Amino acid sequence: MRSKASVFYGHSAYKNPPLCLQAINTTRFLTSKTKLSKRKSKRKEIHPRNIIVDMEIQSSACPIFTENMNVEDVRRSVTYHPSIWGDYFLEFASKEISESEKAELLRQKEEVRRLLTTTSDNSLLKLELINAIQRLGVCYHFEKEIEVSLQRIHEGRNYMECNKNDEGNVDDELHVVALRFRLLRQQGYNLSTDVFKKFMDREGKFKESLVGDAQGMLSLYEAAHLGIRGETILDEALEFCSSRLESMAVDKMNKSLATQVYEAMKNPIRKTLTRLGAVKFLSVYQEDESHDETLLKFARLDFNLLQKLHQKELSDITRWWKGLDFKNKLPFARDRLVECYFWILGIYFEPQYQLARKILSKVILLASIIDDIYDVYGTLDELQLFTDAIQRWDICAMEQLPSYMKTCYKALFDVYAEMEESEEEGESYRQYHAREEMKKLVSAYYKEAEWLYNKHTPTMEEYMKVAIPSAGYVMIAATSLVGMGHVVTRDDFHWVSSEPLAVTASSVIGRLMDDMAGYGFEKKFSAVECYMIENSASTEEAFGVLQKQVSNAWKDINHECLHPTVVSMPILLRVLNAARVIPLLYKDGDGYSNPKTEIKEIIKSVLIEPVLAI
Ligand SMILES: CC(C)=CCC/C(C)=C/CC/C(C)=C/COP(=O)(O)OP(=O)(O)O
Repeated sequence: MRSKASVFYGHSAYKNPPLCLQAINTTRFLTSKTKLSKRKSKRKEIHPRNIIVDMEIQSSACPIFTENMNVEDVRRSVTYHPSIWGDYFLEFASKEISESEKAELLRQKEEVRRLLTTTSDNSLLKLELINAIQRLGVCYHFEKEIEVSLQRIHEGRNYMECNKNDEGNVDDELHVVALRFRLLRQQGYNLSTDVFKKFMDREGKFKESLVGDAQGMLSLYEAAHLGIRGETILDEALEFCSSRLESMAVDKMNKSLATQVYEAMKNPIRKTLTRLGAVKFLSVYQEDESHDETLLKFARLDFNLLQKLHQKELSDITRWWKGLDFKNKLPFARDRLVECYFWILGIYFEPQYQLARKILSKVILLASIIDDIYDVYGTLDELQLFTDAIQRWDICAMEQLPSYMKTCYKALFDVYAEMEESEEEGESYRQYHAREEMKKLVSAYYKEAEWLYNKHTPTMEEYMKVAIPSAGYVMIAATSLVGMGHVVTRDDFHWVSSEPLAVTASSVIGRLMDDMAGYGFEKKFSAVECYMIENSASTEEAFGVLQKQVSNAWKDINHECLHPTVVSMPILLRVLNAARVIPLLYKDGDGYSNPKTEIKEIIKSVLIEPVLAI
């Protein structure tokens, strides 16, 4: 039997808390906290957190304090493993896309455009083509054409009536209905879920006969991830398709379909990064006998040329990062340059967002350092000074800081100055809003540190009020807009600052999945402990409730992406894409702090290995 939690989450991730964690219960947590508090009371400066993030990490036990100890003695030593990439990307400094490569790309692009515009909108072929273009990660070249086609498809009353197969109208096929539903929902059309009723029996259950149609169930499974709150048909669809597809013997499907099912269970399209999805889909597509060779070649070339651009950008950021010398100046902090860049690549990968990527990569890198200052190294007194200095946002405020903080403060100050320089005239509001959100993030970090020092156990409501801004996703949503050019308006910044549902929902996904991934490893307050303590609940119950909240947050994002939207789609896409990074990094533990896992292979496939023809 599937646990309730897994039904809500939709697939295998988080079915249950990791086995090793199931034994940890509230009583044990309270005991360890009490012990910590006793140690803490010996000296005010002791940091109450003792973080274990990797088997390799040596985390010193809290020391016994004596009268003669100074602040340096009481800092806890937490050692994150060094960067697994080192200076590797520096070697791409001179990589450029050649003129002939650009010309070839343009030539192939025109061929694909011709294909797209000459294929009838009134056909399954068109749906499949749009789907392939999107999944291969090249739809940014044909946004207008796809928009026009989908609008026609949405308006088409006698949809595909001319497309009969031996059994009748193809519009009666689950695959077609589900694919059409997903493509239109992705575009913002609020289709009714009633289109699926014909596949249900009188009791409102999906017909068991659908089990013979693996392709149809896979399409329904993908469509169901576009659901909003209250759409029980889609909840039912997700549950039905997940369980049936998972248990279907692989030999009942052809190889390509079996691979797609396996991938879909791990990474449903709605929750997957475009570039990673493209790598995976390229291999599926080229093995599909009905693939279009022109599109395949174009997608391969586009992927590889974009990869070159990303390598060059990463090389430039590596040079900047090396210049800061944080590895030596702030050795306690995580050195996760490549992971941060990869994170931002999930938010935007398109060439026109080069400046935006550069700005946001630098900001998130510094946010990561600041997070470690608050969580690992700083004493409460120092954190107070840093928080004040950030609120003042004045280079003179740096003077009052300990030297390790000065380094970070100066770097942050410089990045925002660079941001300001990149703005066009009359756009200074951009940097201003980004800065204000960074101030709020730092205040939230401070509040969390204060709770720990004061041994305050927040209620869930109190915790989430601080933990949502401390997730960093409001700051990221605002900062992501800074370098995006003219698609962004002043109103878009006001929108982000007004705590809109989409941004809050992506923060909830980030915060709760991060908390669940860290539970049992990070000895700090998290939503898991807050929930357990407040409700005298077990770990499993807490995970179930939090997973349900994550699932609802996805539905809220889906809802906010439906027409009429409050802000334009390019803005909403940043928020949706930021949410998509989270399951990848956090569904199987903390892949950001410990990227020596599948994450390393994923980064390699997106940033290092070109895609080759088989
Ligand atoms: C997870 C998430 C939504 C991150 C938002 C984006 C952000 C600011 C990324 C910078 C790196 C970072 C602080 C990762 C989380 O670390 P952590 O797990 O130590 O964060 P915590 O101290 O807030 O739990």
